[in-house]
Amino acid sequence: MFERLASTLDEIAAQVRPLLSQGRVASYIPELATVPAVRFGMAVVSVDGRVFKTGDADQPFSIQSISKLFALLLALQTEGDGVWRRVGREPSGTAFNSLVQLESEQGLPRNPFINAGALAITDILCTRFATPENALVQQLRKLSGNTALDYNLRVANSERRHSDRNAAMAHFMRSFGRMDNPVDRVLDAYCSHCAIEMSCVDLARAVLPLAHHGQLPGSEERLLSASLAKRVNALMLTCGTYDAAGDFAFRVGLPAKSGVGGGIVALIPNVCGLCVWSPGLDANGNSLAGVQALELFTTLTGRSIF
Ligand SMILES: NC(=O)CC[C@H](N)C(=O)O
Repeated sequence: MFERLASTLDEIAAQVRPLLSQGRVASYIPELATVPAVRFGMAVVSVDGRVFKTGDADQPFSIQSISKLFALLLALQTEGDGVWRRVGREPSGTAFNSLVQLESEQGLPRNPFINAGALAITDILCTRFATPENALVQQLRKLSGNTALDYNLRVANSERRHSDRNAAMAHFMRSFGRMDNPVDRVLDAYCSHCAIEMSCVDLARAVLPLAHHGQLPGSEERLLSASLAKRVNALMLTCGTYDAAGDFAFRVGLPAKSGVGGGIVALIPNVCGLCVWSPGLDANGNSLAGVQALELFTTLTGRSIF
């Protein structure tokens, strides 16, 4: 697969070009609406550290809900199986910011990759860390090797000023006794996590431990157990692209996590991490060209988890 990968990525970039103007850039967070839709980048990092990329693969973008994946990893590291007392492990079948299930399920979010679930995970991090925003940034600097990455304060403030829906979810969970910290504190941390900026290359590298049985490639260090890495991958497959997870598994066939900044991070166990970025979104809030690029990737390389 790697011999022809550079030209395969260029071919994918050329094929998705007509789609770049068709998606809609997220505008409910005003700062995100300023990003031009016609950007496209894709990167693949092999477990032995080789980097393949095309287009805007080195351009940092707002990781948004991709932060939910790394927040979960941090919570699992500190809290272990206690995490599953706070969030479920089932696909929601609803939009990422939906409130409807929370009432019938007594404030217990379906999974850690929808907003309600990420707020519960952020609550855990607020208990465990004095500054969870710094803890997550540090973790991502280490995993990506990019020691300069940070969250964008303008984006964080922009989302925080428009976080009524997330605030409603957090208050609702708190009313069921499922939020230990003040809602404002949890929202501050959550919005900062979403506003972290990374490139496709950074993210493809940061996800490598999940493709490597929980271990940081090229070192003896373990991020999480092999069993947990396998389980997080399963959650990415079933819940990582919200209400489109079934269609995504059908079309792409890889564990993945998307964000409304237009990024999608994915991996092939034992082989590589990969990431695609294009800000124009489809109706489910996933990158329109990004999903198509990943579908082309698994089709052209003949590699998926199936
Ligand atoms: N799907 C997403 O990327 C959503 C993240 C966004 N920060 C929100 O809370 O709405």
